[in-house]
Amino acid sequence: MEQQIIQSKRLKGTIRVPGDKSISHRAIMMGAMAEGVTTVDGFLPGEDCLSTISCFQQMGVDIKQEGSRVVIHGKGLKGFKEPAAVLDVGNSGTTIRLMSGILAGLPGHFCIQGDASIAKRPMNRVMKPLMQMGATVDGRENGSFTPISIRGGALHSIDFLSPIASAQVKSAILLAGLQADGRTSVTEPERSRDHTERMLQTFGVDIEIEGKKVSLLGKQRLKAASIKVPGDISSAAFFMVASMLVPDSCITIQSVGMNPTRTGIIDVLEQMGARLSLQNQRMQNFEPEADIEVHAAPLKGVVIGGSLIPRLIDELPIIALAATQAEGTTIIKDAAELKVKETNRIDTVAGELTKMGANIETTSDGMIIHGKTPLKGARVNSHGDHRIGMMLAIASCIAEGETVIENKEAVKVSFPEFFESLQMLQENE
Ligand SMILES: O=C(O)C1=C[C@@H](OP(=O)(O)O)[C@@H](O)[C@H](O)C1
Ligand SMILES: C=C(OP(=O)(O)O)C(=O)O
Repeated sequence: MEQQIIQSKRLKGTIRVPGDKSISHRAIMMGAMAEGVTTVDGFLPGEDCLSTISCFQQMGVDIKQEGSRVVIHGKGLKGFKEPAAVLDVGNSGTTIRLMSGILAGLPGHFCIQGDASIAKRPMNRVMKPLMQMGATVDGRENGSFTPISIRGGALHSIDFLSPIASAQVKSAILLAGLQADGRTSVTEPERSRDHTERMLQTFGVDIEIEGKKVSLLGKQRLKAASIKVPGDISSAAFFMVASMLVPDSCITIQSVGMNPTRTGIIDVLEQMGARLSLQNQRMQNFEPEADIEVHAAPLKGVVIGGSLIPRLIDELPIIALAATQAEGTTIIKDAAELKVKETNRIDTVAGELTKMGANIETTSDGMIIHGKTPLKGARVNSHGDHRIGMMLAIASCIAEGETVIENKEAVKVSFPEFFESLQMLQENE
């Protein structure tokens, strides 16, 4: 399906973005592992999180979802049954990688697959440590790619030194570690998002965090919890940048998650010269949140790399768009992980924005963006990647003329009402 978008005069208004995707996945998984009734409010009913629900339902967990409210009747790890069919994770890397950590310790045989994008994404980063812990795993290219099959087993703890800063790898090992004998630890080169650690605490698990090392003792039980999910800063990022780029704009995004392992986008936009302020800062279930007000402002180029990268990895496509409108050069480096997301996001960002007039060089671990370049309407494509689709929609708001976005339905993965929200801000002109 296609979406036509014309240049915006200005954006104005107050909106909410849907629940955080990372936190929504974890709430379902931990609610399923816990004993008792877990309630989740503010859940993201996007395709990825719905895939997580359906996989756990297939394993016998009673989960009722209506919009953004979910009720999970957890029976602990003993409540899981061997599924009669393949578990389908759709487009969701978080589902397959985190769920594998749980399956690694369960009795039975589990087959997992997803869509064409998942089939290209590396799974060995998770499967190798899970095999080291005692699970039997197989898959295409020696367990590196889907379809993956896991035969869970009695697990033993490991001290894992992760070569990459990845919350999916860290979380998979911690969820397996919960079922293992002894203390499991994961040490990362840089800290990745810590929603698993925070939510495990909400479910009553003792977890130790010392710098870049996280550890927990196995055989701890999870107790049901009431979870309130904040808005997703990765979804808010599209409107933050839109409001910065479209002249005369001013928007407020309410109740956005402000976990410091996710707020790299705010640091970078401020460095670029953004006019933004945080209001009503508060805590919900170990997770901070706030309202964000953003005004249009002139921007300048920056260098983005190092420990900042895991704190804004999913926002790099929309940051790249902001950089096309900044004076000077922006360098994005240390971001080779972009190549193994839903698409190779170095190639898709550069390829699609170049069609609109941007000047972007790709590098082995990022991009060099030369600003400021006027954008013009063009026929562009999300390539089935939600973040590319939404970034292109914001690019269309500042491009002269009309833009047509092919494969617009990709946005449903993380932000089903994205186009309606954008239209609402434009209608307030
Ligand atoms: O744990 C998570 O919820 C996620 C971790 C990140 O992936 P990596 O762990 O591969 O860095 C991120 O890109 C993804 O959107 C969600
Ligand atoms: C990379 C992403 O998600 P996942 O890894 O869960 O597919 C994303 O949402 O940008």
